[in-house]
Amino acid sequence: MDVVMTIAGSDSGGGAGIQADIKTFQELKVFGTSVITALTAQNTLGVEAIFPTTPDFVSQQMTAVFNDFDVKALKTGMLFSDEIIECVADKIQEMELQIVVDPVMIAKGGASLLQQEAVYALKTKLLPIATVLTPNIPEAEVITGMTMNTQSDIQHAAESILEKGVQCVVMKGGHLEDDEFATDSVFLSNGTSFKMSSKRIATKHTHGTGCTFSAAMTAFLGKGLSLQEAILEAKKFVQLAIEHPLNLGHGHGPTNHFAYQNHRNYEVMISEA
Ligand SMILES: Nc1ncnc2c1ncn2[C@@H]1O[C@H](COP(=O)(O)OP(=O)(O)OP(=O)(O)O)[C@@H](O)[C@H]1O
Ligand SMILES: Cc1ncc(CO)c(N)n1
Repeated sequence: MDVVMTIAGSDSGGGAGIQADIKTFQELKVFGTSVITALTAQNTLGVEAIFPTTPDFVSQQMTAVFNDFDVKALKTGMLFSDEIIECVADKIQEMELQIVVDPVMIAKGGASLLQQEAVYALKTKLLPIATVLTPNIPEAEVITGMTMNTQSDIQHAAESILEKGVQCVVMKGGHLEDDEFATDSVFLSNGTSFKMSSKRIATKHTHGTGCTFSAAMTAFLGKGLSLQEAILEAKKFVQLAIEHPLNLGHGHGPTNHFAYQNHRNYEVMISEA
């Protein structure tokens, strides 16, 4: 059984963060381990409180898992502070691991999940060792300092991120104004690029879509899929999870992690970036 890890925040509402990651790992039949950076009191309506753990305790959790398991791939989600980012980066930089960095910054309701001063540590410590970075457009704008309106802006921002040492950038288009498709743009450091599109679902149940997408990518990398296969299969996983909602909660409800096993066949469209 392949072992993977998530380093992220807990979502008491169960739709995002550690909970979304573990549910995704379970559905994809990899063994999930977890390192918790912060607890959030959260539901589908928003984040009510944040209780961070300490960098030392994050480090202790990582040591405990690494001393016992052969972790093949890991993802990072909510990292909250620069001290936590530095301690995570120090610990994993010498390891042979596939690293998916989801640069979580702001929850859908507007709560900040990453302190502003931590962006520098994210760029200088974590990006150089990341296999894949999965920013949404607002996150990519914060990381690059660029404004992104057009596909050419997306390409320039991706190039500037690749220069920081990441092997692949997946620019998520969930926030773009396109009624028909949800299109993500993928750029690899070897020069390959493509767009992947799926039918945009008109729904308010999109809590944790980004977490679920990066967790699925991590699971597929852990199972040994190539980078491109893992990215495409993760897009399929999140599409099915959005397309078959559970209709839970009174706000932005969670996605359906069971959908991939129940309705496997979704064809992601690929085109030139
Ligand atoms: N309404 C939708 N229909 C289909 N796919 C969607 C929809 N919204 C987002 N996606 C897809 O879901 C994935 C996650 O993207 P999104 O932009 O929602 O991430 P995010 O903003 O980081 O999410 P989070 O709320 O977890 O922070 C991407 O592949 C995106 O294209
Ligand atoms: C703990 C946590 N991580 C990530 C997100 C982003 O979806 C969230 N809302 N909560």
